[in-house]
Amino acid sequence: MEREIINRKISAFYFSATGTTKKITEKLALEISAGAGQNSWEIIDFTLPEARKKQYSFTEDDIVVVGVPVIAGRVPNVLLKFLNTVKGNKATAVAIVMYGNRNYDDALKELWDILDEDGFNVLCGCAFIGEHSFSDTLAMNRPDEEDMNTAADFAAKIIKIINEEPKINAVNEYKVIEKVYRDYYKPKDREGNPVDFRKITPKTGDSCTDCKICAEVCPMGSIDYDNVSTLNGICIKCCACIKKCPVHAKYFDDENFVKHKIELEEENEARKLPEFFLIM
Ligand SMILES: Cc1cc2nc3c(=O)[nH]c(=O)nc-3n(C[C@H](O)[C@H](O)[C@H](O)COP(=O)(O)O)c2cc1C
Repeated sequence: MEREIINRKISAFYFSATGTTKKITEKLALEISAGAGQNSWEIIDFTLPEARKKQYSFTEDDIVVVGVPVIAGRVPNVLLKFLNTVKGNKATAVAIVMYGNRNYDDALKELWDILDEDGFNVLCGCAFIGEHSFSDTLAMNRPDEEDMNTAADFAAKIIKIINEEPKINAVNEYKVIEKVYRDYYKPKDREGNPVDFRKITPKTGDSCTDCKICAEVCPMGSIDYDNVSTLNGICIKCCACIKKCPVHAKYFDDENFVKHKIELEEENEARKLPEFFLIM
């Protein structure tokens, strides 16, 4: 019992442009540490570019709750290089993907495999639902109270597995690794042809007060600090600048983007529920 949960360091390790992944990842870390009788846990937020310049290395004594949002049904591809530099060193990982009530497709499988390759012992995987980045009505205000309660239930399950069945850490031995994922999900235009959103950039309206919040929250560091209406780098459509602008000055007006947002809202109204996976 030398690696009982009570002696282990717990971290929430996440990317979260609009804050939904942050909520669930932190909740799980908090509940796991509370359940283990600890009153401290660590936050490692790698949303901003500066945080992704560091190298993160864990140990066998760590329990790391790793959260990423789903982008086009996959782990955000802009994070792949960074995620591959993380050293798991047999730390226990809880893999969390956060999606906007459409589908997480192969994102959880992909995150599980990445963590596995990093040298983590992936204990379980969870898929949660957060308000869709593109919308303020799709999965509005999620994760909500019900989701937070589910996260607490999942944390209790995780504690039980770690405390009572330590051998479950060997779960990877039984996993068939097949690193084949469906292609990135592609929205369609009016004619049904796939559209590429990569070149679309947010506009800045007249209400902009030049408060710089958008430049400070852009996870790609792409919004020019001196002229916030211009971009110096790529836009991943995470919508942090849109959702965090206090005067709603940022917006997308691309016809296909707006059409896709409306379709997503119309086609995914039914509430999806969080899921928990022990072996994939
Ligand atoms: C470019 C982009 C693509 C997305 N693709 C999907 C998707 O394929 N399926 C889905 O359900 N949600 C998708 N979402 C929604 C996010 O996964 C969801 O809103 C998540 O809660 C955002 O996490 P965050 O608040 O931590 O940024 C996408 C969001 C963005 C920005």
